[in-house]
Amino acid sequence: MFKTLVNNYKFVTNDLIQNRVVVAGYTIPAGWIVLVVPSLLHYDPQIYEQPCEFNPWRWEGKELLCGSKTFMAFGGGARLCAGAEFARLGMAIFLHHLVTTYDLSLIDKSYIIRAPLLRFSKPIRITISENPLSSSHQYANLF
Ligand code: HEM
Repeated sequence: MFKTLVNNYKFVTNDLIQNRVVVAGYTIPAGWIVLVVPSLLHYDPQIYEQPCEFNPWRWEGKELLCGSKTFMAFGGGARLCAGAEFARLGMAIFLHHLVTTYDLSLIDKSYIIRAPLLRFSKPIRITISENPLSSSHQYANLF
């Protein structure tokens, strides 16, 4: 074990002298910024089946705990988001009211571009109308 560490140390030292470091076969030149892009992980079809499809049930029964290597929306490790549970609750309440109170429809199509962050080919425009069957709409009519 000690020998391995010493060998690795020498290996890294030699690479640093040459202004680079090699990690898992990837050469990272000195001065480069290394970023984690969690959205790429969440849109990896090897981890999530048809990742671009809206499918809230994909999360059912999954452990979305801190430190997971397949779910990093709230970061991980020592810098894990302190408001993760609060944010999840807020989003669940917001989304519930959004989709049960309103009808949303796309005005025109757009597709996802990964470069490497996610963005759309053109701005997303949607029409929002109140769903007449929603319970909040019925309550509104009482007053
Ligand atoms: C959808 C909503 C949110 C997302 C996606 C999110 C995401 C994240 C991520 C990825 C980090 C880690 C940053 C890093 O690695 O340096 C983080 C940290 C943090 N978040 Fe959030 N966050 C959200 C909402 C919130 C809310 C509502 C609060 C507070 C009420 C909050 C408080 C914090 C704090 C205090 C940290 C720093 C933790 C530390 O460094 O020890 N976040 N968040």
